[in-house]
Amino acid sequence: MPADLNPIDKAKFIAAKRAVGFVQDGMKLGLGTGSTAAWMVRCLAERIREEGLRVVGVPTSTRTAELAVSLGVPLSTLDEVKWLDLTIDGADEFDPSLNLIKGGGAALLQEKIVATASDQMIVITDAAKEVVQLGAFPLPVEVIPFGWQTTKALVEETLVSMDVLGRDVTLRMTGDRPLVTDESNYILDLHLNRIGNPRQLALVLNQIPGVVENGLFIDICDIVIIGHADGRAVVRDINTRTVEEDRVEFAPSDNIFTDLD
Ligand SMILES: O=C[C@H](O)[C@H](O)[C@H](O)COP(=O)(O)O
Repeated sequence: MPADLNPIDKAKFIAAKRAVGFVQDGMKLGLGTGSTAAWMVRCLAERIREEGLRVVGVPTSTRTAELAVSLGVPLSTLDEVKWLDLTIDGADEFDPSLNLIKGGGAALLQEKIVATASDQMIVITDAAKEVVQLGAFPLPVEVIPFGWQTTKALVEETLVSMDVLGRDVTLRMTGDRPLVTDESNYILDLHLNRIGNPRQLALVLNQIPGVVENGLFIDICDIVIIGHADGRAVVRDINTRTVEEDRVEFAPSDNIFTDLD
């Protein structure tokens, strides 16, 4: 591992490396999006190069697709493979039940479809994303551009009626324009004072016309792997209710970091 990698990236890398250890020959994989998932794609590419591992990946964003292609990871579409063995993705927050907030990178819609169509979902993360209660991270909600201001008002009204609205609801921007997702939608970020019941909030939000999907992943994640900069990987499995810690020994090939140059 390069000495100059900062501690957060080292932790993400350790989690990603440990997660890729779960991948078996012949698997169909969901490939998540974000900086942590990018480490997973690099580690996966390394196993493909070095061990001849045969897998096919379904990417959850254009960004992930481009990275995977550049590193030689074979790709397919969800419509072609229909069902996946395993999805590995990052998250913005996770709670003790392994419920998640996702969408900080605006990829929540494809991520939720892909993770739901998988036998197993592993989330890779650093320790900073663990929370007792979800909601400090603004909750991303993907909405259709048509009438988005009306949708936003309805979302705010709903949050007030549930007594969970904190500061405000904001349209995610990139420069001076609304950010447009891979599915040509907008993202609203919900700044909440608390979430209370995440399952209920997820269901209620998706009932509002114009809302496509929200970033609450409830009962979707099976395993969270928390990476630490010193090489420890903590594997928390919600189904077996086990927590295991091991050390990731890693001797990276020279070219795992080429896309970072
Ligand atoms: O839309 C983006 C995703 O949900 C990401 O997986 C999430 O934001 C975590 O990203 P990162 O690993 O960069 O913190």
